[in-house]
Amino acid sequence: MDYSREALDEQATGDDPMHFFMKWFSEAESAQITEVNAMTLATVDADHRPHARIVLLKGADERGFSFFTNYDSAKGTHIAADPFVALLFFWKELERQVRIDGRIEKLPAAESDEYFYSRPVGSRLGAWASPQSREIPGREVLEQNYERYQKEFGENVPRPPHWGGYLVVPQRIEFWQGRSSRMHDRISFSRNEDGSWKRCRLAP
Ligand SMILES: Cc1cc2nc3c(=O)[nH]c(=O)nc-3n(C[C@H](O)[C@H](O)[C@H](O)COP(=O)(O)O)c2cc1C
Ligand SMILES: Cc1ncc(COP(=O)(O)O)c(C=O)c1O
Repeated sequence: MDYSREALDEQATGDDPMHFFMKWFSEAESAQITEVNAMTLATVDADHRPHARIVLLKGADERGFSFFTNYDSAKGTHIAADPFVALLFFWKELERQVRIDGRIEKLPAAESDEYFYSRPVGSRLGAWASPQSREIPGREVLEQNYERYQKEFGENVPRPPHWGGYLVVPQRIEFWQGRSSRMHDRISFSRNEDGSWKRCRLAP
C-alpha cells in the first residue's frame, strides 16, 4: 500500500492540537468510517508490562479524551498503579493515524452518571453483570448475573460504583498522514509547562 491521498503541513494543524483533532475526527465521521471512535488504549501494569485494547472515545474537549469502563478491570488496576497511558486512532480510509500520550484521571462522578444513564438498559445491566477481566467458569455466570440484576432493578438500573469514565489529559499528540514512498508527514505537539503547545515535525 502506497499512501497518496494528501499532504499535512505544519501551518494546517494550527496551534491547538485538540482543535485540530476535532477537525480530523469530524472528517473521519463524514468519510463514513465505521467505529470512527474506536481507539487503542495502552496501559502499563505494576511490573511495567504494556497492555493494549480497544475502547470507544465518548468525548473530546479542551480537557482531553474520555471513555467509559469498569474501574475494577485489568485496565483499571493498571491505571491505579501507573496513570501514564497512550491512545491510538487509525483511520485507514483517510490514511491517517493519531497518537496521544498522557496522564489519565477519573471523570467526575456527575459526568459518569450522565453518560451511564444515556445508555440502553441492557448495557447498564451488562455493567453490573460482568466482573470485567475476571476469569469466569462459563458464559452462564454472565447470563445468571444479568437475570439477577434485571429482577433486582427492573428498568431503573443505577450506575455501579465500579463503572465510570476516565479522562486522558494529553501531553503529546501526533498527527500522521500517509505519503508516497513511506515519506509520511508527522506533526507532533508537546505540552509546555505553562500549558501551551510546542509543535514540531518528525521524520517518518
Ligand atoms: C470496538 C470495541 C469497543 C470497545 N469499547 C469498550 C469500551 O468503551 N469500554 C470498555 O470497557 N471495553 C470496551 N471494549 C472491550 C475492551 O477491548 C476490553 O476487552 C475490555 O475493556 C477489557 O479490557 P481489560 O481486561 O484490559 O481491562 C471494546 C472492544 C471493542 C472491540
Ligand atoms: C464492555 C464495554 N463497555 C463499554 C463499552 C462502551 O460503549 P457503550 O457505552 O456504547 O456501550 C463497550 C463498547 O463496545 C464495551 O464493549
